[in-house]
Amino acid sequence: MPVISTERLTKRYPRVTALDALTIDIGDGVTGLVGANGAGKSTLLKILLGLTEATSGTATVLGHDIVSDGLALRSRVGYMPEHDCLPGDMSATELVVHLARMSGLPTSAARERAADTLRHVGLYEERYRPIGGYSTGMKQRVKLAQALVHDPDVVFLDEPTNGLDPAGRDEMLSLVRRIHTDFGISVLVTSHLLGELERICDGVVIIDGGTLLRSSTVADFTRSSDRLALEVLADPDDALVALADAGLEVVRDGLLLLVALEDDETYDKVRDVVADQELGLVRLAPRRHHIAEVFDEEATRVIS
Ligand SMILES: Nc1ncnc2c1ncn2[C@@H]1O[C@H](COP(=O)(O)OP(=O)(O)OP(=O)(O)O)[C@@H](O)[C@H]1O
Repeated sequence: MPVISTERLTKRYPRVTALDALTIDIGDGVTGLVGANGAGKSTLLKILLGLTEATSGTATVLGHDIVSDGLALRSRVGYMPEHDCLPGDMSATELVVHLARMSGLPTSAARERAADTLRHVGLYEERYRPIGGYSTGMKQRVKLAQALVHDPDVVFLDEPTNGLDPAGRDEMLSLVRRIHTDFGISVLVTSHLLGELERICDGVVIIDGGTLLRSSTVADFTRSSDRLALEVLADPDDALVALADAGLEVVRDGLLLLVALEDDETYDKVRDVVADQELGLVRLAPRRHHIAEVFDEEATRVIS
């Protein structure tokens, strides 16, 4: 059973269609929901949580219908909203304990879970200080902790790396990955940066203007465009001709030659050409595309 399933989900505002007949299935693991600002990512999360109503279409989360079964659904989901929404005069501990109790945990269990969760997200002594004095990174961690405190089966994280510096981003991304690897919780995480999600996601869903552009595993995304990077002592242009004559698809990228990797035989073919033509092998290694490059190529194809 998919963790999230939508069927022609549509949301129209008076001036804009935020989601346009979106049909997707999202499975277990960490899934990235990617799209430019305004693509409809936050709107999708809010509809799935029952915070805003869809204009038409249906959806389920963990098998619960978003309209008729909203209470049961929300008890199993954690949500980290995008924008700053934390009370500045409360401490992280007070807030997370309060929200744990609102989720139905008895006081002592709520205290224990809040302490564990805040430690897990990397807030220690600071957790007793008012949130108003926290850095952006610390506030993001509080938002993450409150999404996890009731031990949900799935969490929705809306732009968790927003406003963080590169080191803060890396730490947050590692934390997001560990939500699944350490606790088995499914994660749907949004970002407008495709590149940052490939490191931590099992699957990626790309939306644009409220419609689905592509949905696949990260491995499929990159495998389809694997290349071998070849460096030789000979002139790269001469090597390019020799490789092309042998029936290989090859392009030059500076000093490197990028050979399309059809199957394992491609390695043998390249080796034979390099040896026969005495090109002088310096390096031969797979060069896996980043999903951002794959996406750029697809966008170029669509436009051209
Ligand atoms: N309450 C609202 N009233 C009117 N239009 C809205 C409302 N909420 C969102 N929109 C519009 O719907 C579209 C999708 O917005 P949404 O916030 O879902 O995008 P997003 O992909 O999450 O982008 P961002 O990262 O900037 O939040 C945008 O054009 C936005 O202006």
